Amino acid sequence: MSLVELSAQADASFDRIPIIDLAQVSTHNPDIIRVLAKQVRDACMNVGFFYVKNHGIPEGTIHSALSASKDFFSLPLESKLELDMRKNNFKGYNPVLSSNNDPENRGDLHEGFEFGWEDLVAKPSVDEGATARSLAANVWPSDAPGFREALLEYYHAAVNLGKSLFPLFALALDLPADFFEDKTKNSAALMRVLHYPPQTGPVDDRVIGIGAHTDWECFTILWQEPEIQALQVLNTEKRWIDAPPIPGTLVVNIGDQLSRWTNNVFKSTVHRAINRSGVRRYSIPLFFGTDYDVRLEPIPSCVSPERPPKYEVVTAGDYVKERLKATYGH
Ligand SMILES: O=C(O)CCC(=O)C(=O)O
Ligand SMILES: [Fe+2]
Repeated sequence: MSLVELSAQADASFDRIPIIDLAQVSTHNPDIIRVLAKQVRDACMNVGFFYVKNHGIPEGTIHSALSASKDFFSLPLESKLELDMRKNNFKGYNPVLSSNNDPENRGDLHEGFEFGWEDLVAKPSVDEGATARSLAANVWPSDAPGFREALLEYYHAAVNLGKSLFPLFALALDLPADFFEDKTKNSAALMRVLHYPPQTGPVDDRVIGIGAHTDWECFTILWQEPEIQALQVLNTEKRWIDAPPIPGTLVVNIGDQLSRWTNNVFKSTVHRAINRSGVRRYSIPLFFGTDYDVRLEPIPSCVSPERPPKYEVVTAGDYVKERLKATYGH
């Protein structure tokens, strides 16, 4: 059956998010890879979200990134504001309520820190490649020792995981396994660490942790703090389905670049987070995009006379810049 036919039968009224085991993702056994790609295809067509287990990011790397993030967020507001991302082309710190992911809402109840590709050993100031890869060079706090190293270590581990997923996405779309290789040479991956203060008492529905939105890149790899339910995913029946943290897993979700590329065969599903746990919550998304000069033209197998292209063709970079301005520029 063609992808368009399969997609016409897709059912996104899911009430749970599938778990995919990546233990064998590097195998050369084509049968195993085919099974994995089929699981990825089903998840991307019907849900747009899946968990991955045996993902390869060491617990120690996660723990160091979390503890460095906690230290950073506990700095005084004035010192965090020295790195205000609105003054640095969207790299650095964003305070509570400075972003608004859902235009119907009044702001997101989280603070965050954002950065892009950077070599762990190179000095940021001389790494011109970093600017070419993304929007602006990274900025780092001077008063949070070990923060840059801990976050970059996690970043590179998550980018490696992301690179191992691209062949599965390609095979799931009946494309050669290396289809995305020449489109992801510069690792246009942006990472954020997020801190959601607890939201107690009466909740204004228009101010939540992160308002309903879709992600903008190809896919997101999300670590969420254990034992705190906050993330929810919207199904086609307009029901919010909980995506609780599951020990040993990460969440992967499709973003707009991949849904545009696949003419919506892969779903970029709306999600939000509300922290009503009574305690602080931290999460770490890594948004894996394609190189910014790549044009998001629909893949031919995702287009048919009955399913004409749904989106205007734009470059990946223009799309992300547009969405950054809309989210932080209010
Ligand atoms: O914190 C979370 O669980 C979700 C974060 C998210 O959706 C995002 O940053 O795009
Ligand atoms: Fe998101």
